[in-house]
Amino acid sequence: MKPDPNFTGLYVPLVTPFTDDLRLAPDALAQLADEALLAGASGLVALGTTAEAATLTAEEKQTVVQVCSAACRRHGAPLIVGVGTNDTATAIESLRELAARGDVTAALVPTPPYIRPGEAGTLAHFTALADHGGIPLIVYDIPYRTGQTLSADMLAALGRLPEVAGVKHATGAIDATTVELLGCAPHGFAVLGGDDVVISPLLAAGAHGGILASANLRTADYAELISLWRHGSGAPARKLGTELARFSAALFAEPNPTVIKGVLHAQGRIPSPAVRLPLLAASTSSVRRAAHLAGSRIPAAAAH
Ligand SMILES: O=C(O)C1=N[C@H](C(=O)O)C[C@H](O)C1
Repeated sequence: MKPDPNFTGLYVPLVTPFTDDLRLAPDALAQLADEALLAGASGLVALGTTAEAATLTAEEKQTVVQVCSAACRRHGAPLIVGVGTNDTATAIESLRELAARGDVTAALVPTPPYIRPGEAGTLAHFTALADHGGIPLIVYDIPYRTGQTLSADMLAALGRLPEVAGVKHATGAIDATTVELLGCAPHGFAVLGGDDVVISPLLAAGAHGGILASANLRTADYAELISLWRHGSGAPARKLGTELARFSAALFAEPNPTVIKGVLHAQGRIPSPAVRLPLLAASTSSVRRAAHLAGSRIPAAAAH
């Protein structure tokens, strides 16, 4: 039998800070990692969607994992690393490399994007990763990015695989599948919310925590929201949840993580709001609006 879910609380999928000329800014990343863990995050996620992982070179990915791992070690926190590929053999190779490092707690793995292998193919994919990857897995269920939906029965089947420690639930809805998933989650299987705007109702329904890009900002508030729901404090949780839903909506007004990077830059926490193509930097108006809700004042010159 699996232990109780190891993954509860807030996991922050960190942005990857760049310089204006789009070079990696590892010092800024180290600072963000420390700040997130000091502000109450349970752990970090490196190389998530929010990290623009698809645009990073192999060497840059190594540096990002190294920096996040060092921060997690300093704070005694778990590190989750994103592994996104639609080729099972390549995914196994990447997982084995992560496992060999010895400092990564789990891998966050989406259902194979673009291929749409069907549920049976998806189960076969994760069975192979569980058998040969050598590291705990968190299934990333995000059909609007991958094209593959998963039923509650399939999620339960995935959850019964010995290496599968949880799911990041980001289906864009809290629906019958969600209710079934939360009601029948296999023992030791964590359900972590990944749709920032609806994290509060998902926690109310019993989710164990969240992997939330929005928590690159107002980290302590998102950690508090999770803690309030997990301790049954419904009234203050609902109030904070409503406020944070408005904030997350402002952060997701343009493709993630463009607005988040704009606000972090406006706050002086990263050297540039720059993102790599095909993303384009967020508009001034979106950054201003989100920065206002983040509680930061932006000098006119900083938002562009
Ligand atoms: O990188 C992540 O992890 C997340 N990415 C999602 C997305 O960009 O779709 C949003 C979620 O908050 C976490």
